Amino acid sequence: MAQVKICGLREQAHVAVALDAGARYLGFVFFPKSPRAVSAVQAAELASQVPAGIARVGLFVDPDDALLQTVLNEAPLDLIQLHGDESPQRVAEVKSRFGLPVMKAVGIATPEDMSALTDYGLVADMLLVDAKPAGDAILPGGNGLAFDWRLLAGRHWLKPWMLAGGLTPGNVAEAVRLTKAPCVDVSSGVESARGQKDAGLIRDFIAAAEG
Ligand SMILES: O=C(O)c1ccccc1NCC(=O)[C@H](O)[C@H](O)COP(=O)(O)O
Repeated sequence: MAQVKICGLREQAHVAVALDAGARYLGFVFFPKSPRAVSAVQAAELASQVPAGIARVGLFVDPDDALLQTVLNEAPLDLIQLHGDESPQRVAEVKSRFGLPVMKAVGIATPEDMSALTDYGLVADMLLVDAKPAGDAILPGGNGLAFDWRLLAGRHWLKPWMLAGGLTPGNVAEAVRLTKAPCVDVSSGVESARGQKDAGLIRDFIAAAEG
């Protein structure tokens, strides 16, 4: 049984469905190139119906301090997700400057990518282990792309972590079984079209992840 983060929410109805179905983390994307992007004001509205104990996650890609401050002034966030090329030093800086826990996304494609999990595990509060995007990808995440989950089998984790990348209602149970992930993150796998969340798929995914 794994906890669930639903990422890329843009509509109140889908926030309500995710909460009702048992999601523990809700992700809001602050990356203008994304079809899932929301403004700080939109995120504040979406976050307003989220009860205590459910983490509101702000997803940023190589944000500068001004963007982080602008969003945080408007929208109450519980966790900052850094999904770009932020260095370990930048992760530490964001943590101390904004006083919020930071989850760093690490892209995995081959065994050579695994060392980054150790490097970022030393500074981040949480890791999001995602598929490394193709070289020509417009988005650094949210591409519905999976990686070889066997790379994670038997790994000893020093920090809390989530599994992401190409998860769907149909494969999430197998992914959790292989990796022992305590938490799973999904965006494309609960969409009927790119950027369009689907209530039925959200419910199916959470039910499958919870086993
Ligand atoms: O979702 C986006 O549009 C996005 C844009 C920029 C950086 C990351 C983005 N999404 C990350 C995620 O939604 C998930 O954390 C993860 O990558 C899994 O996505 P998916 O494979 O689509 O389930």
